[in-house]
Amino acid sequence: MFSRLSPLFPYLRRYWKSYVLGGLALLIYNSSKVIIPLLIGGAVQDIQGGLSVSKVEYHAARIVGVAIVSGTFLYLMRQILIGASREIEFDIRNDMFEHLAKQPPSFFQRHRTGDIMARSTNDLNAVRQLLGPAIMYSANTVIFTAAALPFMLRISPRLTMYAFVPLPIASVLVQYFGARIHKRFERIQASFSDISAQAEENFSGARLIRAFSQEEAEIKGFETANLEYISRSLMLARLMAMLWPTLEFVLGLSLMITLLAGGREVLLHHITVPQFASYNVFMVQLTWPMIAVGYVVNLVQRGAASVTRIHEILIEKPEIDDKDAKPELANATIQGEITFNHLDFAYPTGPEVLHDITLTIPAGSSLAITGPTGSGKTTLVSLIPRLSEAAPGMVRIDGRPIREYPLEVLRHAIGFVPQETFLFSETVRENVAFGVEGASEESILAATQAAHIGTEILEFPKGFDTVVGERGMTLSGGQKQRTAIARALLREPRILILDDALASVDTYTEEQILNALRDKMRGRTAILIAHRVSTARSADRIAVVIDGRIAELGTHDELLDRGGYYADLFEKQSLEEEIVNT
Ligand SMILES: Nc1ncnc2c1ncn2[C@@H]1O[C@H](COP(=O)(O)OP(=O)(O)OP(=O)(O)O)[C@@H](O)[C@H]1O
Repeated sequence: MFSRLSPLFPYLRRYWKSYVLGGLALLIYNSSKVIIPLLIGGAVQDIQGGLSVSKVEYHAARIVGVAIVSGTFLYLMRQILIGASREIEFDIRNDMFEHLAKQPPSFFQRHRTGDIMARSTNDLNAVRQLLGPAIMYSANTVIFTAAALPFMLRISPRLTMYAFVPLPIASVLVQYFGARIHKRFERIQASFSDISAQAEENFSGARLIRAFSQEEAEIKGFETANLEYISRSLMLARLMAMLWPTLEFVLGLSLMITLLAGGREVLLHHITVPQFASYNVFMVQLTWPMIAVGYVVNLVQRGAASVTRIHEILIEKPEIDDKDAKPELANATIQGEITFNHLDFAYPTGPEVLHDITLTIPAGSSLAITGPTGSGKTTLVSLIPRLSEAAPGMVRIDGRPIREYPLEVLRHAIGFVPQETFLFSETVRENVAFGVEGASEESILAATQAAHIGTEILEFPKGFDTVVGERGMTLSGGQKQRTAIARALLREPRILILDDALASVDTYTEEQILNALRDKMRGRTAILIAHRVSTARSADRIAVVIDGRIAELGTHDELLDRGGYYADLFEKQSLEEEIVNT
């Protein structure tokens, strides 16, 4: 168990002062609490000698006084210890987010978003309860029992022996239930991850589900997953429902023994009535700390299950990191020459996708990449910003293996427009200025004009302040693509990569954008993946990728002369254009 909790130790170390301070408050709280039964015993003794209002007032005032001290330190104890657990929760949440933000795209293909969300909410909460209430209640139980026991033994060792007989049974029960709670809780959390993921995918894919009229099927599917979650939760609830009464029964047994055996001790004059009164108050005070043992076991088992689930995410090393980066390149200026050197590439989950690709794209030149769908075009360009990782030395920039550049430097030099455009639920301005701190209004406007979207944005009801995405206006596919191009251009990248980024715009707009790009990208390297010859022909050279190999490479005219895939594509698309125009 201890080793399972070890990922929490660094956090506990960080907040040791709070735990020491909280522990001090806990000590004072329990020390004052332990005085109350003694005061009650004293009061009973005093009153036995004759009852008077002043005596009652005196003893009541003493008990209330101690209760106030005990209450104050109870407040401080909770405030400090629960506060520390909240601070650690804050730190773990930040660490998780930072860790997730550094993971490559492949990580998010392996883990469903809903699962990650469940781990960052439900599991984190279980861990917090382990670090706060569980530590607090268990320390309370230990300290109070340790403080009360000497007094109880002094009153009557025999009575204490009888009263404590049922307690080992409680501990065995707690052990027994604890192991089962742990297993069931793990299964519940896994099931919760499932339904979170299912809900998340349903909301994201809402349009598709409506279009395919799959609402009923999805609702049924969700109901099944939800049913599974509830039935697992009910199994845990049944266990818990058995744990509490069983514990209470054992404690009740102990109280009953105290009354019976204590009464007998009084009758036999082994203990006095005031001592008997004190003893009973001790036993009543012990009830909650003893019950808390069951509660704590439950929290610890849940927390341990959740620590493991969170740790699984935290130990995933980002596959793509800066371990081969050369410090002298921390401020390097990238010129933009890209070389693929006998590049082979396979995704971890599949066969080889790219085979023996050797190609140099000189700095300041443009290359169009075309070829059948699924031939490896996106894969090839995603190796440049290291979204996927090629073997060492197979991809170079300015003659140096890309791994030698710190990721920050490399990616800063690249403007990337992926095939699937993603806009944040923010204003258009924030979307365009993403990743460029302090971008001026003029530069934002210029980038949007170059991407041929500026005028359209100005016509939106709130212009650049229009919120897009989930919380605002829905942009058309072409508008989204052009906003994404503006975002890439604003970075003034040394290398611009457009992955089929003009597919959703008409040929007229395409021409306008290409003209603007030619201007903006003078002296910079540009790679355009395109299925349309009208896009490809604007580049200095064109590469045709078929089945993961470069099948053709040359200028537009050279490839036409060659009479291969590109010439064929040109012929077909020219024919289509003619038909459309007639
Ligand atoms: N993350 C991934 N994991 C495993 N295989 C992948 C992954 N991404 C792509 N592939 C596979 O790699 C091959 C090349 O895909 P890629 O997306 O590079 O093709 P493409 O030429 O860009 O296609 P398109 O023109 O349709 O965009 C395909 O067989 C695809 O199934």
